[in-house]
Amino acid sequence: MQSIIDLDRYPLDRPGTPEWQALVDRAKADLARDGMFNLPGFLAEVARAATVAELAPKFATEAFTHKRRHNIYFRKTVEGLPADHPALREVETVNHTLCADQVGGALAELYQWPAFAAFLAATMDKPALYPMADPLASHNVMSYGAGEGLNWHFDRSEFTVTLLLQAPDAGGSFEYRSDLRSEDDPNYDGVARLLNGADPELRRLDLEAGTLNVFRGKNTAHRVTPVEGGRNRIVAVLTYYERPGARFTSEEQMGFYGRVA
Ligand SMILES: O=C(O)CCC(=O)C(=O)O
Ligand SMILES: [Fe+2]
Repeated sequence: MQSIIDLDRYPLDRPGTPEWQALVDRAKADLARDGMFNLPGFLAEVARAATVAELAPKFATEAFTHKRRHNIYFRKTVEGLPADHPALREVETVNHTLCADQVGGALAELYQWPAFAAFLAATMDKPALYPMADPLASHNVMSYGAGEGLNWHFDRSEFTVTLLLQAPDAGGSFEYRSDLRSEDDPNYDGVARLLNGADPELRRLDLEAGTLNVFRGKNTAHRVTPVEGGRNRIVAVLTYYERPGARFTSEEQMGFYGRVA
């Protein structure tokens, strides 16, 4: 793992040691304050560059172009909401996605490394986290070219873990609105306000390549703004759940990846 992660700076291989605990405590404090934490330089530079190079031909030939109009829920209908409710306003997403069964290499190794899941679980005060059993959704790599972005949505999982593999020249910012809804309150009016561009609590983050970002995506609305310039924004998304065996439905697989597996 030393060749994949900067273990000197981020001692994930030494659980329970004071330096490991200090890192967990810092991540927890950031999560409590900001709904996210960032570990810059997490991915070793050699592994980062090699991963981008390995994936380039796959993006050129076998990636799924995820292009669709959708609402923030990625669902056709929402029970109790009329089809013309402003919370269901549609937005457009375009990016290029490689699924778990196409990725391999350092990212697959990191995804399956038990010490990584154990570290993440500790930062979230959970007894354990497990990789998904979904051959497509468990980890993805997405590439966004000029004019492309991932529009407003809530995630399926409580937390989302991303690793930025390549930063764009400009644009491609991560914008988010923390705690826009809760388990008890869908806050449709607040969702409508955000979609109308009128939410003052919107925040923006521009990450450096190699940064690990963990955020509460289930109730935090977020998007990636359109990339500008010639260099693609490339990001790995690693998804864990509190129970083993998690899978997307066939309909979700079709919508996000254009195939079922
Ligand atoms: O590309 C990113 O930084 C965010 C990705 C994301 O929100 C997702 O995959 O659900
Ligand atoms: Fe997301």
